[in-house]
Amino acid sequence: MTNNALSIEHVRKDRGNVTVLDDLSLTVSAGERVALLGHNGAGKSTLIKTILGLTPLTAGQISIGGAKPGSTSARRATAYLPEAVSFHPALTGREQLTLFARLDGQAADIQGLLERVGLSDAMDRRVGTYSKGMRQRLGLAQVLLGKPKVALLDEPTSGLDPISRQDLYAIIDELAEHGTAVLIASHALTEVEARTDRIAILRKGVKVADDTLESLSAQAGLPTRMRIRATEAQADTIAAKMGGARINGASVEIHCEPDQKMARLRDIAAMGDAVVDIEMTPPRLEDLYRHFAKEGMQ
Ligand SMILES: Nc1ncnc2c1ncn2[C@@H]1O[C@H](COP(=O)(O)OP(=O)(O)OP(=O)(O)O)[C@@H](O)[C@H]1O
Repeated sequence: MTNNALSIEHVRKDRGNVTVLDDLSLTVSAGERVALLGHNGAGKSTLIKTILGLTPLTAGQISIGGAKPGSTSARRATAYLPEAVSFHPALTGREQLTLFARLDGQAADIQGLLERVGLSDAMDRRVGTYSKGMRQRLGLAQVLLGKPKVALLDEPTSGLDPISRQDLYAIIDELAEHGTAVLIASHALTEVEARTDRIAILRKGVKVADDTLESLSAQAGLPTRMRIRATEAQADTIAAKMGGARINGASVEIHCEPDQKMARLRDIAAMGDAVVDIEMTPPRLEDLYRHFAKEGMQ
């Protein structure tokens, strides 16, 4: 038995004679936050639609806590927050959420939920007057309401200000802490780098990466950037010795392979007072994304 709330196995989706998802397998465990990355048209939304049972699979299977997409129990177990969520403009936030709770047959602390998503002051205003960020917050309250096993979030922070983004991720973290498996389709690499447990990358419908940031970094073998700040008189000597380039006055930049890092650090330490400071920048998700999404599997 596995602990996978969401299990996607060898899924294929053809549209006409184009294969939009190709032999795609992906799992998300209870409490895990997985980022789904990929270029425009890579197949992220299609994958979400197949999980929701909105579009049939050509081959393969998907299980949501053991249930098939589109079945009553899968629908109960799944919450979806689209990129641009829309509600009835004439209802207030409180009315809208109360309506969802009734449709769901649930008794819920509507006020508490709306306060949790930062809509305390706006819950009795009509949704038609809400900003995009406020609508996203209401959408998230709806997700929380269902206590889902699986939450599918499509570009949840697009168009939100930095504080709203942080708030939204704090709520996503809470969802995961309570055992929801969270799949976040996104182009916001810096955000998902910090706020997810695992990264899956699609390229033309094929999964080309699926691992923790740390492991992807090791697999890609991309260099770490080291910036050495030298004394003015020693900068050229250090640049020559380390095979680096001089930048910004007395700084020298080198790129070193993962297995060379410690050796290079020892070389730098041996230069004594000629080195004033050192800054190391490991490969970022942006570099890894470029590596995997462009190259694909070798
Ligand atoms: N209803 C449809 N009919 C035909 N082709 C479609 C349909 N929906 C999507 N596609 C095609 O399927 C492929 C995958 O699209 P999809 O929307 O899943 O990509 P995406 O990764 O979500 O892109 P984006 O980041 O732009 O949202 C694209 O080539 C797209 O043109």
